[in-house]
Amino acid sequence: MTEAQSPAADLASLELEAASAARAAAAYGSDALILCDRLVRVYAADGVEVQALQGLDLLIRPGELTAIVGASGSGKSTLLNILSGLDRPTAGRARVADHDLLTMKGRERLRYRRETVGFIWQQTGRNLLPYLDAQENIETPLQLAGVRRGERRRRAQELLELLGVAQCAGRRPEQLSGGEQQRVAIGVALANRPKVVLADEPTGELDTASADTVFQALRTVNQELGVAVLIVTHDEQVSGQVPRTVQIRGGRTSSEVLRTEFGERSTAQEYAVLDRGGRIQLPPEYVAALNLRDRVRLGLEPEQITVRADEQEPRI
Ligand SMILES: Nc1ncnc2c1ncn2[C@@H]1O[C@H](COP(=O)(O)OP(=O)(O)OP(=O)(O)O)[C@@H](O)[C@H]1O
Repeated sequence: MTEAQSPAADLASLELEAASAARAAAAYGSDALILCDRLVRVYAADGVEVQALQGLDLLIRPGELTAIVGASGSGKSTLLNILSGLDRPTAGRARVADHDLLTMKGRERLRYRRETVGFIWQQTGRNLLPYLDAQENIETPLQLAGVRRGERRRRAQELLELLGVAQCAGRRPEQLSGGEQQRVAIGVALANRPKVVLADEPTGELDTASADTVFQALRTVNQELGVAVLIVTHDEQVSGQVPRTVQIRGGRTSSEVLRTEFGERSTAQEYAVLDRGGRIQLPPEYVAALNLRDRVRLGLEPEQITVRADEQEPRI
């Protein structure tokens, strides 16, 4: 028989637990550049609710190059729109470089979008102003940030050079190929030295060769400028060449692939993501292979946890 604790002792132990939970929450991702903690985004359209993000956890360190993959409708663009400051989460925590994306308002949001993040859309026509040439397009965000003319010019030329499109400086978007437009768009995104560049299917409208030059440009930017790059992509050529690929399923991060080397000596290891509530998502093919449903039996063994079908459950 256990001895009943006094109410005061109960309260003290509850307070200790609460304090330790608060410390753990504060410590989670404290060294990350991007933190998403149980992020939720619910859209309400015509009285119907769509839960686009359902408690998504994600940490990105400064200078990481990461691909985000997932089926259509899994929540990738929703996540990127939130991280870019265009959209607001419904609940949870989202922080990028000390900016709280839930509470951030007016001026801070504008400064955040101008200086902390750079964004590249899939549609080449959406990234550049059609009546300005490549150089002027890159100078525009610098001008908005109040940078002087000489410095604007120097910065734009330096970026055009780095991205391999110096010869395009005086051409307007319609005089550039799709791949060149996207590389100039990377220049626009980088103009104000952001900490992170977000790219939503940046190679989606391009042929394989142009897609490769755009991806290589993003890689150069990541390596030479140390800026974190997050690319949403369906392109396996891209996701197969980054150190980290995060898979989103049903509005949550479900698995990750980490690669240590590239090319012929490439090694890749796939991991399931264990969220902060101890949940993992089983891959649908595993669930189908064992015909798992409703309830499963878990077993703890010295070095592994097993998941078995519930044999007592009558199957129809
Ligand atoms: N503005 C909106 N209003 C209502 N529902 C929306 C809105 N935007 C997205 N959704 C819904 O939210 C879910 C996630 O959409 P999201 O665009 O983030 O997916 P995705 O993974 O980027 O898909 P895709 O690969 O097709 O671009 C989908 O069910 C989508 O229909």
